Amino acid sequence: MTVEATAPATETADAFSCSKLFVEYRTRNKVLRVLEDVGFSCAQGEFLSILGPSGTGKTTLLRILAGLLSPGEGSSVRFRGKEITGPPTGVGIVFQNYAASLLQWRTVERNVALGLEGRTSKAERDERVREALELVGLADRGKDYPWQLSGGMQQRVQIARSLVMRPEVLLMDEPFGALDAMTKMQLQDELLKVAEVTGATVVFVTHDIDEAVYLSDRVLVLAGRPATVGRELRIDLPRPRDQVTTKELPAYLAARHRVYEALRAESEAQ
Ligand SMILES: Nc1ncnc2c1ncn2[C@@H]1O[C@H](COP(=O)(O)OP(=O)(O)OP(=O)(O)O)[C@@H](O)[C@H]1O
Repeated sequence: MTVEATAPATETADAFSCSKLFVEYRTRNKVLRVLEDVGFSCAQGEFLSILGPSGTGKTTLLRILAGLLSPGEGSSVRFRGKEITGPPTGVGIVFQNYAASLLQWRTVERNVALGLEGRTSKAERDERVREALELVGLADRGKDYPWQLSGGMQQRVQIARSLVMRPEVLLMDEPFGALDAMTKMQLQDELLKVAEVTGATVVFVTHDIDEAVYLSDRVLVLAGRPATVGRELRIDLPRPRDQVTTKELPAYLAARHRVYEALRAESEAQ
């Protein structure tokens, strides 16, 4: 693995750390090893993106971090220092397919409240739902149904549904992949704002080099079959970021270039 930058300036405890991670899928007549000897850590409060060609195992890695899938024996995957044995508390997940993950017969408010039902008083639930909808810019759409909203708004509802649980970590699997360019940029900025306000750690899977550079503190490039972490690139760009001025910075263009080259080199090496 090539590491192209120094360690973070400030020492923070890791949200996640993996070593010797491998994953196999077993079907009736074969075993497919998808990830091999994956090792990395993600600091608390860090925005970490995972890039890699289609089918390399990005979603698989996210599912491992979410505790939804078990790694191979001998792998180590830790959340805040503890081995993951099931979905850890404090970890929220956002998928690309927002329409399928929202309950169309429930209002936006009641979709967002879902994870809190039976856990808090109604007053606290209402307050947290209001707060989450405000964070994603949907304070005035709580009484609508998902089918009355645009794609971007529905994806915001899914994000609010995670935020209402006040997660320490958001695991996001190509959450903006299906959105048009303008909506995508808006949601990227909202996500950066949310991460800043809540201090959440974000692990973000994407195919989009610009998106990874714009959002992240660090980018991991997964490559190979089975895949491993081929490159790790630190993105040293000032925050808060801005869709126009950040993308005009020579440092942004240089980072974009490095990520592109890393992806190309890793793809060619396969
Ligand atoms: N449940 C499963 N059973 C068997 N094989 C699977 C399963 N889930 C994924 N795979 C295989 O594992 C490999 C990695 O899949 P994964 O979805 O993790 O890749 P990805 O990098 O997220 O892909 P994409 O970028 O296209 O979404 C693929 O070859 C896929 O077919």
